[in-house]
Amino acid sequence: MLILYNLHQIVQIVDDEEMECLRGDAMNSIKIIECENSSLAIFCDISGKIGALGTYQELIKKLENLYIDVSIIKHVDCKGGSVIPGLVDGHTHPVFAGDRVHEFAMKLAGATYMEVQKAGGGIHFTTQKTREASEDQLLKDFEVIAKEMLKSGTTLLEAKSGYGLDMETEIKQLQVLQSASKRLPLEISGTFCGAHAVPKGSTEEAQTKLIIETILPEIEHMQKSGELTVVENIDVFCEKGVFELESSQKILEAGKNIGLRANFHADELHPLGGAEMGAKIGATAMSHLEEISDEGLQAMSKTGTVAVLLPSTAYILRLTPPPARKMITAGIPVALGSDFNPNAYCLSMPTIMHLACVLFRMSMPEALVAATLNAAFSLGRGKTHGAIAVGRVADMVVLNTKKWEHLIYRFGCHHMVIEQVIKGGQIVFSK
Ligand SMILES: N=CN[C@@H](CCC(=O)O)C(=O)O
Ligand SMILES: [Zn+2]
Repeated sequence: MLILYNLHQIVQIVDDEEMECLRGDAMNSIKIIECENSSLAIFCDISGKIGALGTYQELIKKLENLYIDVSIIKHVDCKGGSVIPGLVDGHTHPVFAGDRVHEFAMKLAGATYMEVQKAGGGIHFTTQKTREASEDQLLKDFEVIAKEMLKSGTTLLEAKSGYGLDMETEIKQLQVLQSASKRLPLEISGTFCGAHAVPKGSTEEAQTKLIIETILPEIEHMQKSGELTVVENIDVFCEKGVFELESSQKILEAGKNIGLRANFHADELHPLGGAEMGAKIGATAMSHLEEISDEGLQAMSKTGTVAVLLPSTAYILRLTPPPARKMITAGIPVALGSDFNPNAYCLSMPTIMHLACVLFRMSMPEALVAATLNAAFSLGRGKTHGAIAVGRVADMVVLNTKKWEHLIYRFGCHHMVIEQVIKGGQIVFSK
């Protein structure tokens, strides 16, 4: 049990357990409680959920009425700061070996993402390194990243495989996520992304067949036996010259048939019609969408599929920004992800929110909703995570500023602002 006290602002986002995402204008009217004498407090109960919030005095009365001995509860003095929900990163590729710093130089010199990949670099380079690495080494490397993510305020993470492309290495990556989710306080929603690229020496058809007939059945078997409970989503890099619409749809549907949520890369580099196809098959979420068509926008707004936008990638690859404003106006739930991977080496969701504001013209409240409640919704957790409300999981980030907006405003300086990170009612980072 834990009590946060001396809070100036509690940024709840929403104040109930029912609202699972915010759309349109509602993304700008987030619920914030403020108190001039900074006497606000939050109680995290024994099950790691938000038990109560309000002024400290109100809280104490409530707890005494429940015969809870307040003196034995750990108190955290927030010194007049603010608190926001734990950040949710809706899209990452965090399990890999090696780096691609040399490719950054090539891209700065003018090479495009697909040119690097066609020359054997990009995902192929990382796949080779990841195949060669041991599971232990991958786990050690991922733990370093995961700890940095927690320090940056991320408490729930979508994390993909996709640098194995063969059965052995894909399962190895998923097992790393499985072990990490047991060892670390970072909550992980794992994604099988065996269709991240067509492996060297194979074809789109052969890789599609391998995924549907061999790897997915193995994942299903390991899920049923309890060995791979971390896998919740299926992903495909649905892109011209990689996995076209037909194979992408087949793979996503096969994943859905074993209970995975379709959550995939769509319309990043070409307007392929991925958004239309995803809406048609009932995808939960689609990422990137820089090249989405107006028809795709309409289709997504009808089905309520989440658009997971990735500002660091658009920035690094100098892509046309996705039409975030049109998406919000059309009522599409917009979420954010860091897309942390060897091409876009940024894991800080505060930085991602800043980029979303400047590059995609989102407001600060919209960016925060996208990096909390709406990202949680894209991972099937819209009713339990992503907001500070009684009954929800107590995932929170304590800031040392009266106004929460400092976390976005101070570009690249989130470490100056974040004091504590709380996951399930436990302090998992303290400055
Ligand atoms: N576009 C496909 N996949 C990743 C990049 C992965 C990589 O380049 O290693 C993305 O979302 O940006
Ligand atoms: Zn990605």
